[in-house]
Amino acid sequence: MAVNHLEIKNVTKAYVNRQQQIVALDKVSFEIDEGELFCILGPSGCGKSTLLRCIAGFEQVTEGEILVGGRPVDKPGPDRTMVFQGFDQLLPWKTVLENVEYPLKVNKLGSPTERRERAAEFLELVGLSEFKDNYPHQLSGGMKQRVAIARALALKPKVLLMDEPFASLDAQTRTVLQTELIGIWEKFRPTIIFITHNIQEAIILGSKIAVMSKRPGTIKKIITNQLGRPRFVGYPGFDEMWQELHALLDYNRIMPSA
Ligand SMILES: Nc1ncnc2c1ncn2[C@@H]1O[C@H](COP(=O)(O)OP(=O)(O)OP(=O)(O)O)[C@@H](O)[C@H]1O
Repeated sequence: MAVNHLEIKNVTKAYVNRQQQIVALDKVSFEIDEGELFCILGPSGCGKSTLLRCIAGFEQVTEGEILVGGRPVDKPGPDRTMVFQGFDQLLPWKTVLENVEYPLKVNKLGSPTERRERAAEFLELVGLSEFKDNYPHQLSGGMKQRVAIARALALKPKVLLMDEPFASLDAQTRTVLQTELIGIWEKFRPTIIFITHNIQEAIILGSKIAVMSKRPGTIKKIITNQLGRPRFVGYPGFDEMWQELHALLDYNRIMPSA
């Protein structure tokens, strides 16, 4: 069994709110190979974030189980790190370098010198070495997301969980960060689960793309993306894949005005 292999087995997640039960995920089963860049597409409210939070261990599944490298997930751990959509995920009172260093310290990884060196190394990876002494409020949205990515990667997780991390960025910055993420993935081959609403983003990034149904979320189909890299809109086969994913998402029926 590969150490980064992820198994989602028959996972159901129901929330109970004021005696009303909301089934967010319904018997979801799939596997992700080590080193996959696995994108998940699905309509709003279908349970994508819930699935990611269950994998992160922030939520307990109602039924089924999640295994990372054969070990059941029952709580958060440094083997699964998360990058969120919002720009406010950094600690505002800590510098950029301290933000990347902080989870290493909390998880007691290495000596203070080793932690500082590792944080600096990952800041360099995302091109922010010269901003190491800045505070989050002095950074652009794209720079904040780069720090969040460096911070998540510095823990050298088995699985990097990314919940629409580029959704709040302008189109140009989003394209730049997509390219940087692919570069990091090609260099280190971490297992990444990347949630997006954006079909184009899923095709550009994903080595596999899973499409979820509307709530209660199930996996409708998993597509292996064999388009070459770098891939872009207009790349041979891009449009056909876009059409297939669009049809699977059934956006016309879910959101008539979209
Ligand atoms: N803590 C919670 N308590 C109760 N219901 C919740 C909770 N979190 C999510 N839900 C419900 O579970 C369902 C799935 O939510 P989730 O956030 O996972 O969807 P999503 O696919 O990530 O949505 P979006 O794409 O809009 O972010 C929704 O109906 C939501 O209202």
